[in-house]
Amino acid sequence: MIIDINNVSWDRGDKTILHKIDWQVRNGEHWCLLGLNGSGKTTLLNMINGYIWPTDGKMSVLGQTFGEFDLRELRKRIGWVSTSLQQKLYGSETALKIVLSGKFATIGLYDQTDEEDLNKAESLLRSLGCAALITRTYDTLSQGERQRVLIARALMASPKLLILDEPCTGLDVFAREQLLHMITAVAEQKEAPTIVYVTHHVEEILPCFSKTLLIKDGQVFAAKETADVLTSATMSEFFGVPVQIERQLGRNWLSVKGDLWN
Ligand SMILES: Nc1ncnc2c1ncn2[C@@H]1O[C@H](COP(=O)(O)OP(=O)(O)OP(=O)(O)O)[C@@H](O)[C@H]1O
Repeated sequence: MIIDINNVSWDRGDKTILHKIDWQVRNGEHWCLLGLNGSGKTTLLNMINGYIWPTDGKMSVLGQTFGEFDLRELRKRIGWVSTSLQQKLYGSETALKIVLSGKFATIGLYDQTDEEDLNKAESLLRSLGCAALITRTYDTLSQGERQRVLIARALMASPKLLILDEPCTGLDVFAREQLLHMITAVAEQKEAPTIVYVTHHVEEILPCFSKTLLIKDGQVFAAKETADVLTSATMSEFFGVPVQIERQLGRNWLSVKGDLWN
């Protein structure tokens, strides 16, 4: 089991941010985690990475039960791509160095690397369409290029779990489609990590994400096959407004029905 969350809650003061969450992610599955702003997605990810602990309930990640292991070791086995990581990296470092630092899960490269590391980093950059960026400094890269470099960095440590937290934020439609194409390629690799893809947008749910967790007001609204979740009826109930889901080219597109503000 990659993620095993049983009846987990997280309270802050008198507010319950996560309420009795149950979620099981098995090896080889790829999940999409979908919820509106403030629904609890980041809180749940912070818990999976061991930055916060459940107030109640039990959970294990990569077979390690919380409270019984070294969190720093666990974090090395989880690749996490997020906007907050992007802001922490040093702009003057080359794309290659940023990818190499992924082996040690450090911001900046301080450890010795060998030829094998170099070959792996270059090959990851190539496979993510970044061959021309190897010597470019991070601050000169576009948002789409940065996200691809960060995915290469996350893959450098051969993680068992890859968390992509809203990777398409700030991308134009073509950069978004290019990134989604690369993510599909990562998911289809032999020995691919289990992917958890976090988003607000239904259209980003790729066919490779066969399972979807809907989170609303800190609670699991649904956790099942994507095809069963992405229906007009379920999504209208989830969002609390009438929406229509249309399937096109294996993806789902959402439109709001009627004028909500009149
Ligand atoms: N440390 C905290 N103390 C108090 N409230 C918190 C804390 N962390 C999160 N919250 C609240 O918990 C709720 C869920 O926040 P969270 O950041 O997990 O949502 P999210 O789904 O990631 O939202 P977004 O899509 O906007 O990033 C929000 O109402 C937020 O204000």
